[in-house]
Amino acid sequence: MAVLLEIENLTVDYRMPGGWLRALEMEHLAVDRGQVVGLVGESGCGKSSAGLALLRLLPPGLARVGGSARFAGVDLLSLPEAQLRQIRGRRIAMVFQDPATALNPVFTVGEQVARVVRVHHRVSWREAYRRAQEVFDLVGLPDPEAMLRRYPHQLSGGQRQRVAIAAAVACEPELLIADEPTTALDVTVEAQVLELLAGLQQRLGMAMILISHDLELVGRYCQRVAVLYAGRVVEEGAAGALFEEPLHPYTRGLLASVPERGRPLQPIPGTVPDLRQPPPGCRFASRCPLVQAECQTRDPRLLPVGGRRVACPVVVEGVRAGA
Ligand SMILES: Nc1ncnc2c1ncn2[C@@H]1O[C@H](COP(=O)(O)OP(=O)(O)OP(=O)(O)O)[C@@H](O)[C@H]1O
Repeated sequence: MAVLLEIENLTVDYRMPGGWLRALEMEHLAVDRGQVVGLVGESGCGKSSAGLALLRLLPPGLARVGGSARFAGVDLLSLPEAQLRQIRGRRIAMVFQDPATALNPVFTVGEQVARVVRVHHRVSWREAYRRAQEVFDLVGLPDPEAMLRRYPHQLSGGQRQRVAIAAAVACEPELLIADEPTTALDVTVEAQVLELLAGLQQRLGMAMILISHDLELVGRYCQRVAVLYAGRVVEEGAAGALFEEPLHPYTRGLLASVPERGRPLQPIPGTVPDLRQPPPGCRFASRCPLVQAECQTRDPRLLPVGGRRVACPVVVEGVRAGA
């Protein structure tokens, strides 16, 4: 399948008193056309930073982004702002965690979606409203025509997220970045919104990066998964194989900590290292059941093994020796 997005050495640093904090260091990640890729990890591991960096939505004075992210052949990170604006919202769109903050309270939702359409297409307001109504219907909002005239506060949380999704898909993007799209919603609405996203993804043939801390959810909707730990990808590969036989000790720990029926939760002992002072070797070393002396000093790179990439030489050597 054709590669749509290829990230290489993506770094995100935030300005802190006395220096910069490196929140993300993503060696490599590729997304094929029409593919759903999950970015998964605990809170603070850099998932949102990755999504925001791709669309250059981080404030320039407070955040610094490095590396490259080639989208359909052009590097999003070095593209002039005017050209990036042609891509952002039209060819790549993003859905955020909290629909309440994504929508402007003083405009009707119809106007907000119509405005998105008009930014990218030379159409009349009438035509843009017609498109807004069409996408409201597509995202399953009741009475789309009347919905156009509503304000965000007149909608439920789930309806607001549907409006945000409508705005994101109005221009039929090739890539949708969904950053914890259901975290702010109740569980019953969560399932509906995810089904909606999955349905739209298939119907529109768009690729999707689904950012989530919820492994179960990522396993259900994604074809590939990248597991992040303390700002780095520790394992990346096809979702089925990765969930069936996780290789990196962190992925194993994460999966073991997901409670199954009748099995108690097994938390991973220890805590994530402080990114202001990351340890010199592997960032998972202090919590790792397989730790060896070299792990404390050797910074692990992602190594290919069995169709996957894993940032743990101990595991990789073991798998290769057993193969
Ligand atoms: N504006 C900022 N200034 C300084 N540090 C920041 C800033 N934004 C994020 N960070 C730090 O960068 C790291 C990664 O944050 P990020 O929000 O990308 O993680 P996340 O995995 O998306 O977390 P969550 O699931 O809680 O949103 C965290 O350690 C966070 O404290």
